[in-house]
Amino acid sequence: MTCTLENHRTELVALLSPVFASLGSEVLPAGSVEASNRILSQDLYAQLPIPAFTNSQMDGYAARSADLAEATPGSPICLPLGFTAAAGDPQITLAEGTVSPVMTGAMIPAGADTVIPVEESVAGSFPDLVRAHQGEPHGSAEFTAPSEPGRFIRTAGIDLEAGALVAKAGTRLTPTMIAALVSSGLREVPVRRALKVAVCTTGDELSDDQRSQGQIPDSNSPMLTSWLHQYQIQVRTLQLPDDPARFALAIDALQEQVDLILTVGGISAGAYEVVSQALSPLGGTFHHVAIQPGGPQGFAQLSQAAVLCFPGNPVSALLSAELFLAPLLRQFNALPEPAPKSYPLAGDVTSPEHKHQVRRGVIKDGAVEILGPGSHLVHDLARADALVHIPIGVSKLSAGQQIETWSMNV
Ligand SMILES: Nc1nc2c(c(=O)[nH]1)N[C@H]1C(S)=C(S)[C@@H](COP(=O)(O)OP(=O)(O)OC[C@H]3O[C@@H](n4cnc5c(N)ncnc54)[C@H](O)[C@@H]3O)O[C@H]1N2
Ligand code: MOO
Repeated sequence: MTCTLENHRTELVALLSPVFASLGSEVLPAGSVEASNRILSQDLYAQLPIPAFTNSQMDGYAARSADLAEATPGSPICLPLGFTAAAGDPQITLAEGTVSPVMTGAMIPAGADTVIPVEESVAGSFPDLVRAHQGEPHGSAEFTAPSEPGRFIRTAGIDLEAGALVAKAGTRLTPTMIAALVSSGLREVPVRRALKVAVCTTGDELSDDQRSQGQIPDSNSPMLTSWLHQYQIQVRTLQLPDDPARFALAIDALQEQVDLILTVGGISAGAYEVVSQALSPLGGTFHHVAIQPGGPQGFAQLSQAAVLCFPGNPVSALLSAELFLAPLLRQFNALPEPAPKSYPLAGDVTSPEHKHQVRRGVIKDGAVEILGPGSHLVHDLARADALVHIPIGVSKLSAGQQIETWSMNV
């Protein structure tokens, strides 16, 4: 039975939505690499304000603005130095009639309400300084202008108050969001559990012994593993021979360990179609989707895991992932749908009228050059920049015609 791209997508949404919905959550250290790009499973509230305390925006002098109100170039004001406040020091107190050298990020001394950058002092740079408990402060600094209250002072909580919402459930932990969570005092983050996927490549031709006759390297397994890693998926791989009984046993064992089994190859019209032969008796659906490449497709719902079956040709396997899995993974990972860019076609292109064709293209000199349609052209796939969709009903596109292109997501 032939089905359309849209029908097959609908079937896979029905298959995979419950898988995503039942993942549950886990807790990770907020600053860990593992937390990167994961999805929050709960609303999170700040334990600390941001900034955590009122601090200096500049290396300079913390002062009382009233002490410098009369300063002018013709009549500078000279004040003795108090203790120095460095970043990391506990708060000091500004003694009456003094200024305290203060470094960027240091706590504003109690009693100070303004900061004068060191460059604005008459000397322009700091003399020898003394931090609290390091001796008696000495020296002075001279100023030729007033400094208004609040100047170069970063108030505690101005960015986010303690107790305020930092991020809602469903937020993706981007590098910047991780910084906000950590700054707000959160050390651990509850995130949706990562999807566990087993990639099972099939075929007696797959071998590491690349010089043996009839044998080829298994390129689908590393390609799909790398592709799945973009979405923070935990991947394990398995290479299975064309033996339906062994395949069925392996799948049965795997379904207890992963959420989704992704098989590649073994689903078209040959005599040794291990995947369809093993999964059809278990209720698997195998049909031809009106797309090219990627026509043969299948899926099955086993008792403990869903199975998604992609065709074996490398371009077909990758485009199956892009067409059927990527939209669901983007939705799960709170990622935006990619927007197309329009380019003129560099040459004429033909397409089978009754299929939705997905062609690979290279953007060159402001136009898109369409590469060959073969689903075995794995090097062309690697050098392609763009995907071009040619819908059912269109059999020819002409050179110069504007066409939408989607950036390759790999
Ligand atoms: N009589 C028909 N023959 C074929 C049809 C058809 O409708 N009628 N469909 C063709 C299309 S379209 C595709 S796509 C392929 C899909 O076949 P399978 O999914 O059964 O995949 P295989 O036969 O196992 O492999 C196809 C091709 O890809 C190579 N391959 C497989 N796995 C890997 C891997 N892990 N790494 C690299 N290359 C791999 C394999 O050696 C074959 O060359 O069927 C067409 N035939
Ligand atoms: O449609 Mo197959 O996926 O061309 O090679």
